[in-house]
Amino acid sequence: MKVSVVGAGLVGATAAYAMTLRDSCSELVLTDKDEARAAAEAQDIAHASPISHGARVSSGPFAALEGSRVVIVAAGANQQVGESRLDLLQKNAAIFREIIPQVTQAAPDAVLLIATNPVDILTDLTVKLAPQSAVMGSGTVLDSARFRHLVAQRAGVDATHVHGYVLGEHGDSEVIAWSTATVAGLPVDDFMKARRLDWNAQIRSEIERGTRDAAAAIIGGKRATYYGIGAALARITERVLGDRRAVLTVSAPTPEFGVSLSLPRIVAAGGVTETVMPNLTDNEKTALEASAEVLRKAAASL
Ligand SMILES: NC(=O)C1=CN([C@@H]2O[C@H](COP(=O)(O)OP(=O)(O)OC[C@H]3O[C@@H](n4cnc5c(N)ncnc54)[C@H](O)[C@@H]3O)[C@@H](O)[C@H]2O)C=CC1
Ligand SMILES: CC(=O)C(=O)O
Repeated sequence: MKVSVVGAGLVGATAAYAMTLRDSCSELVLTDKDEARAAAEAQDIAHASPISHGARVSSGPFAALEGSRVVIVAAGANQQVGESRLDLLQKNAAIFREIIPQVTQAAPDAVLLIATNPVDILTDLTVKLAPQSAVMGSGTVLDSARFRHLVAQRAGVDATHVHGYVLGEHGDSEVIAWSTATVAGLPVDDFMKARRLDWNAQIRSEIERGTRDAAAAIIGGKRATYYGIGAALARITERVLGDRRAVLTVSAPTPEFGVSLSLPRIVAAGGVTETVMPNLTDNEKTALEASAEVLRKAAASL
């Protein structure tokens, strides 16, 4: 149950820390072009292992990835204030062209889990660079969690009892699919009405904005996001390691849209096995197609 993380920056190290606390795997390797940073993060995280019954943690070069069941890729530039995820495309694509061949040489059987932004386009690029590998991006797993959190606050229930998906791009064109959202098994509107809670178009818009603009708001306050994505990466990885057939909105190549984007996918030992297309409203279908178009245009610029 070995997992490796390429890019031991804020996202990579936080994912490794989350996996250590959650006892997600038995061995964890961090690699980074900044070897000193990877070594220091591995040492720091290793000190949590005896307390949390977590993995053996170490750092090393790409060769140390050998035998990994999952390799998380979180290497590359993050957004500065005012930048979009798509603004990172050219520089992070150059990094991927350098690192993905080294990952697949060292760990040819690993499932590759991409976190670096823009995650959908880099998932597509990784599929091209590693045609033999199972590849998925963290996609909108994080956005769906943000959405559930905001609905749960309004509903006054634990967020684990709120379900609902954010689809399409992990980015500004993402689609908040209200038609998939339930609280305690009831459509959100019905739940709010039955409980006589404040609920109207303005509150729904605030939730949409809060979901879509969460990254920008956090980056404005502390320069980067990493706890939410760290937990999301740990969870996706566990679902692969445990062959759990979990339904998660990871990003994967989607022939009908001609690009990688997020839809509910069944995630098991071999990566994505199936896509579960929700019954969307006409407006949601139009928004999803528009989101795919944004991604197709960006992919074409590579
Ligand atoms: N998918 C998602 O939901 C999220 C994605 N991200 C993305 O994750 C990526 C990483 O963000 P942070 O960890 O905050 O950045 P960071 O700057 O803290 O870490 C990036 C790391 O990548 C390493 N790196 C760069 N080039 C490399 C190479 N050629 N080989 C090995 N390592 C290399 C750097 O040395 C650095 O340690 C960014 O693209 C960011 O936008 C961030 C949050 C959420
Ligand atoms: C940075 C980023 O992609 C996020 O927090 O959603």
